[in-house]
Parts: sequence; structure tokens; C-alpha cells
Amino acid sequence: MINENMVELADRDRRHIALVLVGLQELFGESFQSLSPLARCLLCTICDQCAIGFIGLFVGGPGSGKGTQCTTVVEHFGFTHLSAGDLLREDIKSGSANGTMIQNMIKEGKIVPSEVTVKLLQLAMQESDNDKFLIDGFPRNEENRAAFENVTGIVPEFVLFFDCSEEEMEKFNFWAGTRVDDNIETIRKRFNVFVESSLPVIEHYRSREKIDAGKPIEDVFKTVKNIFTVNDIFGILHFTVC
Ligand SMILES: Nc1ncnc2c1ncn2[C@@H]1O[C@H](COP(=O)(O)OP(=O)(O)OP(=O)(O)O)[C@@H](O)[C@H]1O
Ligand SMILES: O=c1ccn([C@@H]2O[C@H](COP(=O)(O)O)[C@@H](O)[C@H]2O)c(=O)[nH]1
Repeated sequence: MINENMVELADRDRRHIALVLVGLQELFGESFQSLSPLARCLLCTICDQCAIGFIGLFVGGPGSGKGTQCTTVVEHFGFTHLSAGDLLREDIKSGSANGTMIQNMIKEGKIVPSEVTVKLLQLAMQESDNDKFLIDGFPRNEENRAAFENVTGIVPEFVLFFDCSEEEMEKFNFWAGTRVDDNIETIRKRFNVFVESSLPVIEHYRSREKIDAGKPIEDVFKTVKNIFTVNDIFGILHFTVC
């Protein structure tokens, strides 16, 4: 049975180990990023030096249910949801200098230049009090991924892929139908962009979890909740990323 004294002792030991590991991390230097995800997680979780905490990515085709599932994970696990698409739409509304360019790209289902999206994500993380984020609908391509990692220094390892057929995505989006890009012509363009540019970057994340997103919302949530619960129990959701 854990009691208060044991927790204090554990904290003191943890700080002691942290000092050793911070030293080790300095020794690893550049090669830190080439350590296995688990080794990095272990170093990170003990070193306590990171400015930004845990980042999970929700990726999948247009209308595969990423946003829907994020909402429920936020409620149960205390994450802040950052939808790259929502941030871009908010930027248009704010009257930013990039607004017209972003609007045109979205209408065509094209991918907005990485520097714009990464800057919006970075700002949203910096402005948040939370240190646990779910980034939804990003990265869309290899350039997005590289730019995010270069600018933020974060290499996300927790990736949920919402796998869904084109027919299912069309059906889901048909019922939504509230956005400039929720028409059948643009939905198909978005799907093609997803297959050509986004799928390869999803495959880059070897530790991704694939979810059958074509099932009813409640069933998908059960699967997602199980993944989060297991990772929460093992402390993985608390690991930070240097
Ligand atoms: N498993 C599901 N079964 C039926 N409908 C669903 C399912 N998941 C989501 N939907 C519905 O499909 C629509 C799109 O869902 P959602 O916005 O969550 O997808 P998304 O992947 O975030 O889409 P986008 O990439 O366009 O932002 C919504 O109307 C949502 O209610
Ligand atoms: O990282 C991103 C995210 C989105 N876009 C553009 O926005 C639309 C809509 O995105 P949703 O995720 O479906 O809300 C998408 O088709 C792209 O045009 C982007 O360029 N980069």
C-alpha cells in the first residue's frame, strides 16, 4: 500500500535519478533523437526538463471521426484538443494576412503551407495552460511532419490512425455538410490528397495504433478509450517529449 511518506521518498529519488539522466541526456546529445521511443520516453519522464508535455496525434481521412473522438478523450483524460483545420478556419475569421490564401486552399482541399499551420499549432500550445495535447488532422504530409519537428523540437510518438473506407467517409461527411469543403466534389479531392500525401506520413509513425473508424461512434470510442486507459495506467500519457 502506498502512503504519503513513500511518495515523498519516491519523489526525492526521482529527482536524484533525474539529475543523473539529465547528464546522460547531455552526453547523448544529437543522438538522443535516434534512441528508441521507449528509451526516450524513459529519459524524458524522469528528467522533468521539458517545456511542453504529452502530444498525441489523431490522423485519418476527411470525416473519419477524428474530431468526434477527440471531444470524448478530452472529457475523460484531460487533454486539450487542437484541430489543425479549426485553427486554420479561425485564422481566416480573424482577418489574418493569410486568410484568403488559406480559404482558397481549403476550398480546393489542398494542404496549406507548413509554416502557417505549424505556427498556429505552436502558438495554441504556448497559450494553453495544459501540457497534454491532442493534435487532430495534422501532419497532412511529410513536409508538415518535418516542419513541426524542426520548429517545436517535438517528435510525437502516440499516434491514432482512424482507418475508414472512402464510402464511409463520404457518408459521414454528407450528413455534416456545413463547411465550404463539405461538398461531394471537394470531399473526393480531400480524399485523394489524403491517400497521396497523408497516408505515407501516417505510415512513417511505426508505433501508430490503427482503429476501425467505420463502426458506430460509441464502438469507436470504446476502442479509443481502452487505448487511452491502458496507456494512462502505464504512465505513458504522462511522458514528456524533449
Ligand atoms: N463512427 C461514426 N459513424 C457515423 N458518423 C460518424 C462517425 N464518426 C463521426 N461521424 C460523423 O461524421 C462527421 C465527421 O466527423 P468528424 O468531424 O469527427 O470527422 P473528422 O475526421 O474530424 O473530419 P475532418 O477531417 O473533416 O475534420 C460528423 O458529422 C460526425 O458526427
Ligand atoms: O494541417 C492541416 C489541416 C487542414 N488543412 C486544410 O483544412 C482543410 C480542412 O481540414 P479538416 O482537418 O478536415 O478540418 C483540409 O482539407 C486542408 O485544406 C491543412 O491544409 N493542413
